Amino acid sequence: MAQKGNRQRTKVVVTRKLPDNIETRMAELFDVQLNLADKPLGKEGLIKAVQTADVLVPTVTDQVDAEVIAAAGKNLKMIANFGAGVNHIDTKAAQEKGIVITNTPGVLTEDTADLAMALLLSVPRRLFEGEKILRAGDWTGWTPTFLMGHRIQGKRLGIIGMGRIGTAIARRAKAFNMAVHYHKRSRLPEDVEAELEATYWDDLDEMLSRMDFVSVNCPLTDETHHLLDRARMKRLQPHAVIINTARGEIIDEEALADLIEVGRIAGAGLDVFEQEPEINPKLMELDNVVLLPHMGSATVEARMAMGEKVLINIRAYADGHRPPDRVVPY
Ligand SMILES: O=CC(=O)O
Repeated sequence: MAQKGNRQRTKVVVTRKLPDNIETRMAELFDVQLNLADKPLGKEGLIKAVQTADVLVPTVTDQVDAEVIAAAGKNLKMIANFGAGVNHIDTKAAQEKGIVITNTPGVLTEDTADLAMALLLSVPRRLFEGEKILRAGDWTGWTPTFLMGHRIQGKRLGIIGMGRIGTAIARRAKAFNMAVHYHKRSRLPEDVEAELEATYWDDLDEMLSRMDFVSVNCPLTDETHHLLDRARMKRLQPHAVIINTARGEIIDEEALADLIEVGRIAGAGLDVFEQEPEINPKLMELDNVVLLPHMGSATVEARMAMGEKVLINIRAYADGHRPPDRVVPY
Protein backbone atom coordinates (compact mmCIF):
# COMPACT_ATOMS: atom_id res chain seq x y z
CA MET A 1 0.00 0.00 0.00
CA ALA A 2 1.11 3.52 -0.68
CA GLN A 3 2.07 5.72 2.21
CA LYS A 4 -0.42 8.27 3.46
CA GLY A 5 -0.13 11.58 1.66
CA ASN A 6 1.24 10.00 -1.49
CA ARG A 7 -1.56 11.17 -3.74
CA GLN A 8 0.28 13.86 -5.63
CA ARG A 9 3.03 11.44 -6.46
CA THR A 10 0.72 8.60 -7.45
CA LYS A 11 1.26 8.14 -11.15
CA VAL A 12 -2.01 7.29 -12.87
CA VAL A 13 -2.28 6.36 -16.55
CA VAL A 14 -5.77 6.61 -18.04
CA THR A 15 -6.21 4.67 -21.29
CA ARG A 16 -9.20 6.50 -22.81
CA LYS A 17 -10.80 9.94 -22.76
CA LEU A 18 -13.02 10.27 -19.67
CA PRO A 19 -15.70 12.91 -18.95
CA ASP A 20 -14.03 16.35 -18.62
CA ASN A 21 -14.87 16.89 -14.94
CA ILE A 22 -13.39 13.54 -14.03
CA GLU A 23 -10.17 14.29 -15.92
CA THR A 24 -9.89 17.69 -14.23
CA ARG A 25 -10.31 16.16 -10.78
CA MET A 26 -7.90 13.37 -11.65
CA ALA A 27 -5.26 15.94 -12.62
CA GLU A 28 -5.84 17.85 -9.36
CA LEU A 29 -5.38 14.75 -7.27
CA PHE A 30 -2.71 12.70 -8.99
CA ASP A 31 0.24 12.81 -11.34
CA VAL A 32 -1.93 11.73 -14.23
CA GLN A 33 -1.32 10.87 -17.86
CA LEU A 34 -4.59 11.31 -19.75
CA ASN A 35 -5.47 10.20 -23.26
CA LEU A 36 -7.13 13.30 -24.64
CA ALA A 37 -6.89 12.02 -28.22
CA ASP A 38 -8.85 8.92 -27.11
CA LYS A 39 -6.84 6.62 -29.36
CA PRO A 40 -6.69 3.06 -27.89
CA LEU A 41 -3.18 2.39 -26.54
CA GLY A 42 -2.97 -1.10 -28.02
CA LYS A 43 -0.76 -3.85 -26.60
CA GLU A 44 2.45 -1.86 -26.95
CA GLY A 45 1.01 1.25 -25.37
CA LEU A 46 -0.44 -0.72 -22.46
CA ILE A 47 2.89 -2.41 -21.82
CA LYS A 48 4.60 0.96 -21.82
CA ALA A 49 1.95 2.35 -19.47
CA VAL A 50 2.29 -0.41 -16.86
CA GLN A 51 6.06 -0.03 -16.83
CA THR A 52 5.80 3.45 -15.39
CA ALA A 53 2.36 3.76 -13.76
CA ASP A 54 1.44 3.14 -10.12
CA VAL A 55 -2.17 2.87 -11.19
CA LEU A 56 -3.64 1.94 -14.57
CA VAL A 57 -7.18 3.05 -15.42
CA PRO A 58 -8.31 0.86 -18.33
CA THR A 59 -11.70 0.33 -19.94
CA VAL A 60 -13.39 -2.62 -21.61
CA THR A 61 -11.52 -1.74 -24.82
CA ASP A 62 -8.10 -2.58 -23.32
CA GLN A 63 -6.85 -6.16 -23.19
CA VAL A 64 -4.93 -6.16 -19.93
CA ASP A 65 -3.81 -9.74 -20.42
CA ALA A 66 -1.10 -11.90 -18.82
CA GLU A 67 1.54 -10.41 -21.13
CA VAL A 68 0.69 -6.85 -20.11
CA ILE A 69 0.62 -7.77 -16.43
CA ALA A 70 3.91 -9.67 -16.73
CA ALA A 71 5.47 -6.52 -18.22
CA ALA A 72 4.35 -4.37 -15.28
CA GLY A 73 7.05 -2.76 -13.21
CA LYS A 74 7.24 -3.06 -9.41
CA ASN A 75 5.47 0.27 -9.23
CA LEU A 76 2.15 -1.02 -10.63
CA LYS A 77 0.01 -1.57 -7.56
CA MET A 78 -3.50 -1.07 -8.84
CA ILE A 79 -5.75 -1.44 -11.88
CA ALA A 80 -8.77 0.82 -11.36
CA ASN A 81 -11.13 -0.24 -14.14
CA PHE A 82 -13.55 2.31 -15.58
CA GLY A 83 -16.49 -0.10 -15.92
CA ALA A 84 -18.12 -2.98 -14.12
CA GLY A 85 -17.01 -6.01 -16.13
CA VAL A 86 -13.37 -7.05 -15.69
CA ASN A 87 -13.27 -9.87 -18.25
CA HIS A 88 -10.66 -7.93 -20.27
CA ILE A 89 -8.24 -8.07 -17.34
CA ASP A 90 -6.33 -11.23 -16.40
CA THR A 91 -7.43 -11.11 -12.78
CA LYS A 92 -5.49 -14.26 -11.86
CA ALA A 93 -2.20 -12.85 -13.15
CA ALA A 94 -2.88 -9.59 -11.30
CA GLN A 95 -3.76 -11.43 -8.10
CA GLU A 96 -0.51 -13.40 -8.29
CA LYS A 97 1.46 -10.18 -8.65
CA GLY A 98 -0.35 -8.58 -5.73
CA ILE A 99 -1.99 -5.96 -7.94
CA VAL A 100 -5.29 -4.64 -6.62
CA ILE A 101 -8.14 -4.48 -9.15
CA THR A 102 -11.22 -2.31 -8.64
CA ASN A 103 -14.28 -1.72 -10.80
CA THR A 104 -17.31 0.60 -10.81
CA PRO A 105 -20.34 -1.48 -9.79
CA GLY A 106 -23.80 -0.22 -8.90
CA VAL A 107 -23.74 3.12 -10.69
CA LEU A 108 -24.54 1.77 -14.15
CA THR A 109 -27.16 -0.77 -13.11
CA GLU A 110 -30.32 1.21 -13.84
CA ASP A 111 -29.11 2.64 -17.15
CA THR A 112 -28.02 -0.74 -18.46
CA ALA A 113 -31.34 -2.23 -17.35
CA ASP A 114 -33.15 0.59 -19.18
CA LEU A 115 -31.23 -0.20 -22.34
CA ALA A 116 -32.03 -3.91 -22.04
CA MET A 117 -35.69 -2.95 -21.63
CA ALA A 118 -35.45 -0.68 -24.69
CA LEU A 119 -34.16 -3.65 -26.69
CA LEU A 120 -36.82 -5.88 -25.21
CA LEU A 121 -39.41 -3.47 -26.61
CA SER A 122 -37.62 -2.63 -29.85
CA VAL A 123 -37.26 -6.13 -31.23
CA PRO A 124 -40.80 -7.51 -30.83
CA ARG A 125 -42.42 -4.15 -31.67
CA ARG A 126 -40.15 -3.72 -34.71
CA LEU A 127 -39.30 -0.12 -33.81
CA PHE A 128 -36.15 0.18 -35.87
CA GLU A 129 -37.72 -1.44 -38.93
CA GLY A 130 -40.45 1.19 -38.72
CA GLU A 131 -37.96 4.01 -38.29
CA LYS A 132 -35.97 2.84 -41.28
CA ILE A 133 -39.05 2.68 -43.51
CA LEU A 134 -40.22 6.13 -42.43
CA ARG A 135 -36.84 7.80 -42.90
CA ALA A 136 -36.45 6.19 -46.31
CA GLY A 137 -39.69 7.93 -47.30
CA ASP A 138 -41.37 4.55 -47.89
CA TRP A 139 -44.25 4.91 -45.41
CA THR A 140 -47.54 5.06 -47.24
CA GLY A 141 -49.77 5.47 -44.18
CA TRP A 142 -51.53 3.42 -41.51
CA THR A 143 -52.84 0.04 -42.53
CA PRO A 144 -54.34 -2.71 -40.35
CA THR A 145 -51.50 -5.13 -41.06
CA PHE A 146 -48.48 -2.85 -41.32
CA LEU A 147 -45.47 -3.82 -39.14
CA MET A 148 -47.36 -6.03 -36.75
CA GLY A 149 -45.15 -7.16 -33.91
CA HIS A 150 -45.78 -8.99 -30.68
CA ARG A 151 -46.76 -7.77 -27.23
CA ILE A 152 -44.51 -8.40 -24.28
CA GLN A 153 -47.24 -8.32 -21.64
CA GLY A 154 -47.89 -11.78 -20.23
CA LYS A 155 -44.81 -13.25 -21.88
CA ARG A 156 -42.05 -15.14 -20.12
CA LEU A 157 -38.68 -13.48 -19.71
CA GLY A 158 -35.76 -15.69 -18.70
CA ILE A 159 -32.88 -13.78 -17.17
CA ILE A 160 -29.49 -15.48 -17.21
CA GLY A 161 -27.43 -14.10 -14.34
CA MET A 162 -29.52 -12.38 -11.70
CA GLY A 163 -27.04 -9.89 -10.27
CA ARG A 164 -27.62 -6.17 -9.97
CA ILE A 165 -28.48 -5.57 -13.62
CA GLY A 166 -30.53 -8.76 -13.99
CA THR A 167 -32.53 -7.83 -10.91
CA ALA A 168 -33.12 -4.29 -12.22
CA ILE A 169 -34.40 -5.76 -15.49
CA ALA A 170 -36.66 -8.13 -13.54
CA ARG A 171 -38.26 -5.15 -11.75
CA ARG A 172 -38.93 -3.42 -15.05
CA ALA A 173 -40.26 -6.60 -16.66
CA LYS A 174 -42.62 -7.09 -13.72
CA ALA A 175 -43.95 -3.56 -14.23
CA PHE A 176 -44.66 -4.51 -17.85
CA ASN A 177 -46.61 -7.55 -16.57
CA MET A 178 -44.11 -10.08 -17.85
CA ALA A 179 -43.54 -13.35 -16.02
CA VAL A 180 -39.97 -13.27 -14.70
CA HIS A 181 -37.83 -16.41 -14.68
CA TYR A 182 -34.15 -16.64 -13.93
CA HIS A 183 -31.12 -18.86 -13.89
CA LYS A 184 -28.19 -18.14 -11.60
CA ARG A 185 -25.50 -20.23 -9.97
CA SER A 186 -26.92 -19.53 -6.55
CA ARG A 187 -30.58 -18.89 -5.90
CA LEU A 188 -31.72 -15.45 -4.71
CA PRO A 189 -32.83 -15.03 -1.10
CA GLU A 190 -36.47 -15.96 -0.69
CA ASP A 191 -37.67 -12.42 0.05
CA VAL A 192 -36.00 -11.00 -3.09
CA GLU A 193 -37.41 -13.79 -5.22
CA ALA A 194 -40.86 -13.15 -3.76
CA GLU A 195 -40.64 -9.40 -4.35
CA LEU A 196 -39.73 -9.96 -7.99
CA GLU A 197 -42.24 -12.80 -8.32
CA ALA A 198 -39.40 -14.58 -10.09
CA THR A 199 -39.24 -18.30 -10.83
CA TYR A 200 -35.85 -19.93 -10.34
CA TRP A 201 -34.47 -22.49 -12.80
CA ASP A 202 -31.52 -24.53 -11.70
CA ASP A 203 -31.31 -26.04 -15.19
CA LEU A 204 -30.59 -23.44 -17.87
CA ASP A 205 -31.60 -25.72 -20.75
CA GLU A 206 -34.97 -26.36 -19.17
CA MET A 207 -35.54 -22.65 -18.66
CA LEU A 208 -34.57 -21.78 -22.22
CA SER A 209 -37.02 -24.24 -23.74
CA ARG A 210 -39.91 -22.44 -22.05
CA MET A 211 -39.07 -18.75 -22.53
CA ASP A 212 -40.44 -16.16 -24.95
CA PHE A 213 -37.56 -13.75 -24.24
CA VAL A 214 -34.11 -14.30 -22.82
CA SER A 215 -31.90 -11.59 -21.35
CA VAL A 216 -28.20 -12.28 -20.88
CA ASN A 217 -26.86 -10.59 -17.76
CA CYS A 218 -24.09 -12.77 -16.35
CA PRO A 219 -20.44 -11.74 -16.30
CA LEU A 220 -18.10 -13.12 -18.97
CA THR A 221 -15.81 -15.76 -17.45
CA ASP A 222 -14.22 -19.00 -18.70
CA GLU A 223 -17.42 -20.76 -17.62
CA THR A 224 -19.81 -18.40 -19.40
CA HIS A 225 -17.88 -18.07 -22.68
CA HIS A 226 -20.36 -19.31 -25.35
CA LEU A 227 -22.77 -20.27 -22.58
CA LEU A 228 -25.37 -19.81 -25.31
CA ASP A 229 -23.85 -22.10 -27.91
CA ARG A 230 -25.63 -23.50 -30.96
CA ALA A 231 -27.03 -26.56 -29.19
CA ARG A 232 -28.34 -24.56 -26.28
CA MET A 233 -29.93 -21.87 -28.45
CA LYS A 234 -31.70 -24.63 -30.37
CA ARG A 235 -33.59 -25.33 -27.15
CA LEU A 236 -35.37 -22.02 -27.58
CA GLN A 237 -38.80 -21.86 -29.14
CA PRO A 238 -38.84 -20.40 -32.67
CA HIS A 239 -40.67 -17.28 -31.49
CA ALA A 240 -38.04 -16.55 -28.80
CA VAL A 241 -35.95 -13.39 -28.79
CA ILE A 242 -32.53 -12.99 -27.15
CA ILE A 243 -31.35 -9.72 -25.59
CA ASN A 244 -27.67 -9.26 -24.70
CA THR A 245 -26.40 -6.22 -22.81
CA ALA A 246 -23.63 -8.13 -20.97
CA ARG A 247 -20.73 -9.34 -23.12
CA GLY A 248 -20.74 -10.55 -26.73
CA GLU A 249 -18.62 -13.62 -26.06
CA ILE A 250 -21.32 -15.20 -23.87
CA ILE A 251 -23.22 -15.98 -27.10
CA ASP A 252 -21.87 -17.91 -30.08
CA GLU A 253 -22.64 -15.05 -32.45
CA GLU A 254 -22.18 -17.04 -35.65
CA ALA A 255 -24.65 -19.66 -34.40
CA LEU A 256 -27.08 -16.96 -33.31
CA ALA A 257 -27.00 -15.34 -36.76
CA ASP A 258 -27.52 -18.74 -38.44
CA LEU A 259 -30.44 -19.66 -36.20
CA ILE A 260 -32.17 -16.32 -36.76
CA GLU A 261 -31.55 -16.50 -40.50
CA VAL A 262 -33.33 -19.87 -40.80
CA GLY A 263 -36.16 -18.83 -38.47
CA ARG A 264 -35.16 -21.11 -35.58
CA ILE A 265 -35.08 -18.02 -33.32
CA ALA A 266 -37.26 -14.97 -33.91
CA GLY A 267 -34.74 -12.21 -33.31
CA ALA A 268 -32.20 -10.55 -31.07
CA GLY A 269 -31.37 -7.23 -29.47
CA LEU A 270 -27.62 -6.87 -29.05
CA ASP A 271 -25.61 -4.11 -27.40
CA VAL A 272 -22.42 -6.18 -27.22
CA PHE A 273 -20.51 -8.33 -29.72
CA GLU A 274 -17.79 -10.95 -29.86
CA GLN A 275 -15.28 -8.84 -31.79
CA GLU A 276 -16.19 -5.24 -30.92
CA PRO A 277 -16.31 -2.98 -32.83
CA GLU A 278 -16.46 -5.56 -35.65
CA ILE A 279 -19.97 -6.80 -36.32
CA ASN A 280 -20.68 -10.18 -37.84
CA PRO A 281 -21.86 -9.34 -41.40
CA LYS A 282 -24.62 -11.94 -41.15
CA LEU A 283 -26.17 -10.01 -38.26
CA MET A 284 -26.07 -6.82 -40.32
CA GLU A 285 -28.30 -8.46 -42.92
CA LEU A 286 -31.07 -9.40 -40.50
CA ASP A 287 -34.07 -7.09 -40.05
CA ASN A 288 -35.26 -8.79 -36.88
CA VAL A 289 -32.05 -7.96 -35.06
CA VAL A 290 -31.43 -4.63 -33.33
CA LEU A 291 -27.75 -3.75 -33.07
CA LEU A 292 -26.46 -1.06 -30.72
CA PRO A 293 -22.86 0.12 -30.23
CA HIS A 294 -22.20 -1.01 -26.62
CA MET A 295 -24.04 1.88 -24.98
CA GLY A 296 -25.63 0.25 -21.92
CA SER A 297 -23.96 2.60 -19.45
CA ALA A 298 -23.71 5.54 -21.86
CA THR A 299 -25.53 8.21 -19.87
CA VAL A 300 -23.85 11.35 -18.58
CA GLU A 301 -24.98 10.39 -15.09
CA ALA A 302 -23.54 6.87 -15.19
CA ARG A 303 -20.26 7.83 -16.81
CA MET A 304 -19.73 10.63 -14.27
CA ALA A 305 -20.54 8.28 -11.41
CA MET A 306 -18.20 5.65 -12.85
CA GLY A 307 -15.45 8.27 -12.98
CA GLU A 308 -16.19 9.25 -9.39
CA LYS A 309 -15.86 5.64 -8.34
CA VAL A 310 -12.49 5.35 -10.09
CA LEU A 311 -11.33 8.49 -8.26
CA ILE A 312 -12.55 7.22 -4.90
CA ASN A 313 -10.87 3.85 -5.38
CA ILE A 314 -7.52 5.36 -6.35
CA ARG A 315 -7.75 7.93 -3.60
CA ALA A 316 -8.43 5.28 -0.99
CA TYR A 317 -5.45 3.30 -2.23
CA ALA A 318 -3.14 6.33 -2.34
CA ASP A 319 -4.16 7.27 1.21
CA GLY A 320 -3.30 3.79 2.44
CA HIS A 321 -6.90 2.49 2.72
CA ARG A 322 -8.56 -0.52 1.15
CA PRO A 323 -10.31 0.64 -2.03
CA PRO A 324 -14.07 0.04 -1.68
CA ASP A 325 -14.71 -1.67 -5.03
CA ARG A 326 -12.07 -4.36 -4.94
CA VAL A 327 -12.46 -7.26 -7.35
CA VAL A 328 -8.94 -8.56 -6.57
CA PRO A 329 -7.76 -9.61 -4.02
CA TYR A 330 -10.95 -11.62 -3.79
O1 LIG B 1 -19.68 -2.59 -20.39
C1 LIG B 1 -19.36 -1.80 -19.57
C2 LIG B 1 -19.01 -2.14 -18.21
O2 LIG B 1 -18.68 -3.30 -17.94
O3 LIG B 1 -19.04 -1.25 -17.37
